[in-house]
Amino acid sequence: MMLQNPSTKYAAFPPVRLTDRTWPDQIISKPPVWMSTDLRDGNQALIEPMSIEKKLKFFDLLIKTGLKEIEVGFPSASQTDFDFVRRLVEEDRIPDDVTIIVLTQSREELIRRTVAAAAGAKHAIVHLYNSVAPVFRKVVFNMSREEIVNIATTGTQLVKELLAQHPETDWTFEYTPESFSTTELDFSKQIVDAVSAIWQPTPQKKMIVNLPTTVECSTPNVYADQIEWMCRNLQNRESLIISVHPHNDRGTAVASAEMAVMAGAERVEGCLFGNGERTGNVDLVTLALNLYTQGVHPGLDFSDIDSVRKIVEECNQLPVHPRHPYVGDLVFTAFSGSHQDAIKKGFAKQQPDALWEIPYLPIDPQDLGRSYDAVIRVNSQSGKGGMSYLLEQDYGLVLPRRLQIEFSRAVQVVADETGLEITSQGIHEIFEREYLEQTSPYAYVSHRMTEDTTSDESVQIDIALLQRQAPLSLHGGGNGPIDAFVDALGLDIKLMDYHEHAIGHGANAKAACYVELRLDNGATLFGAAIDSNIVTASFKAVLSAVNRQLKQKEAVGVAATNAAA
Ligand SMILES: CC(=O)SCCNC(=O)CCNC(=O)[C@H](O)C(C)(C)COP(=O)(O)OP(=O)(O)OC[C@H]1O[C@@H](n2cnc3c(N)ncnc32)[C@H](O)[C@@H]1OP(=O)(O)O
Ligand SMILES: CC(C)C(=O)C(=O)O
Ligand SMILES: [Mg+2]
Repeated sequence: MMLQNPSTKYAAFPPVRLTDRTWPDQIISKPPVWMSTDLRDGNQALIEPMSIEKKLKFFDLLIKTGLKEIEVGFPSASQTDFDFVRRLVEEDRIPDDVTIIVLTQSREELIRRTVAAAAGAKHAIVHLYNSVAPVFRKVVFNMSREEIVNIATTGTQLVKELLAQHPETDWTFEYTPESFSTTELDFSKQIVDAVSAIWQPTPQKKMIVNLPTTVECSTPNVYADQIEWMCRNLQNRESLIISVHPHNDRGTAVASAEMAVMAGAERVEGCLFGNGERTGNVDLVTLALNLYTQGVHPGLDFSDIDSVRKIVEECNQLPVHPRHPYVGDLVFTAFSGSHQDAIKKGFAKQQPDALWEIPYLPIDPQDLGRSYDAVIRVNSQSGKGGMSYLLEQDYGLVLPRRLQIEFSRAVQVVADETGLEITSQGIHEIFEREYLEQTSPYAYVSHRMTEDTTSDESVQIDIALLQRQAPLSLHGGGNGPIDAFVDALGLDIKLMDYHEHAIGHGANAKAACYVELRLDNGATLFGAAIDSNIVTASFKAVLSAVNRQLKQKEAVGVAATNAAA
């Protein structure tokens, strides 16, 4: 049960007293070095860790995506992890420009096995860690600060000696004071300086100092302050690469990573789509594409993001959420009317070579290999913009604005009745039912027109219709075909508006015609029709409107009779 007063159980995380911080004014103008830990931190958090085959598949995907630093495992953890690293090395599967990373606790046997796993690779990083936060010192290790420093320095010394025995590999050393973000800054500095004093990095051969939010316990600005403080205070800073490794316990891993980069971090460790311990590691895809949408190429390629997702889901046996940034099934979809309206207007105004300016879409889905097919989907939350967008995209029907308003009511009725999404095909079927198939009581059969430019009624017309299946011949005249047709019908209606456009090209092109008629009761109503002949289409559209009006009258009549009864 939740406590009435949580302060009896939980304490707020203390802020860093860094009053002259500079990171808030920084802009990220180049990508950090990306390090994928999918095969290590991601793998150690799976219900079933990956088999060697899955790891190979994932590794190849990471290479294809453009990752240059890949943490391939914790070789001392299991035979699978050890064998996997050996296969990468012995089968020459690591491209020359890619560096593998192997993680180890600071314990002698584990370090020896780790170095043995990676030896022979062209470029490799041995990654040593030990936890340094007060809670770990007290609960897990029961050790003083000095003893904790000793774990790190002893391990570093051993790594140094072992690596010297394998000069065929270009080694780099990475040290992580695990749980950095919940550790006193002076102690983090003390232990990193002690490790660095043993390793002796130089500006030419730097050491990686990885500062994680092993468990995210504060707002990202506090983490950024911590990173800026470390960047300012560590000894021999120019010989260090500052790396960050955010987890997502508070849901702010992406912000933590971005602010940390603003604060001076040069390298980011994370996983694709945010897999990893508990709530996951920071999502490298989101970070990369956040940069991309600022006009900075991240150096990673997600041009076919769906196939990346497919492989990751298969290897991790975990689904990616439909709302996951940039990749979820629903992230480029608008159901709600005002969003659809804005997107539709955005697409209409977007110029091919101009800056991307489509409301509600921070990125062009096509850049990620996604189509515009699902950008607009219709349900009871939708408006006229969405349904008319789908009719236009999928059926080439460009409805005039007032018809959109009228038609959207018909769609809304169906959406409300069913409570379901209505597909593009479903919307078209409603349009057919509501307008194109309105052929009763009057159905068009044929017409014959003559023109006499010397007369006021320059167009004379004979029309053949079916009235409730019975043939009907009529004659009329007017100053244009529609005028003459309306005259022949002899009804109290007035043509208010008329739109037409072609559907398709060449010999198969058809004409779509929309007419708005003022009826004898003063109301207006649309009719619509499609025909290979533009004039015929307009006559059919008039009949569509007339038939709809008569049906509505009939319906009102039936309702009145029922009410009277
Ligand atoms: C934040 C992170 O993600 S860190 C990475 C975590 N990943 C993993 O643990 C996955 C792989 N790990 C494993 O398979 C196993 O833990 C192994 C094989 C490495 C080691 O297993 P075990 O020997 O059974 O030890 P275990 O993992 O339980 O470690 C506990 C012991 O190591 C000590 N220890 C833990 N971390 C470290 C470290 N980084 N450096 C030195 N000692 C450590 C603990 O104090 C404890 O010591 P104790 O037994 O004297 O109390
Ligand atoms: C071992 C380190 C890098 C880690 O995974 C963490 O602190 O979360
Ligand atoms: Mg981690």
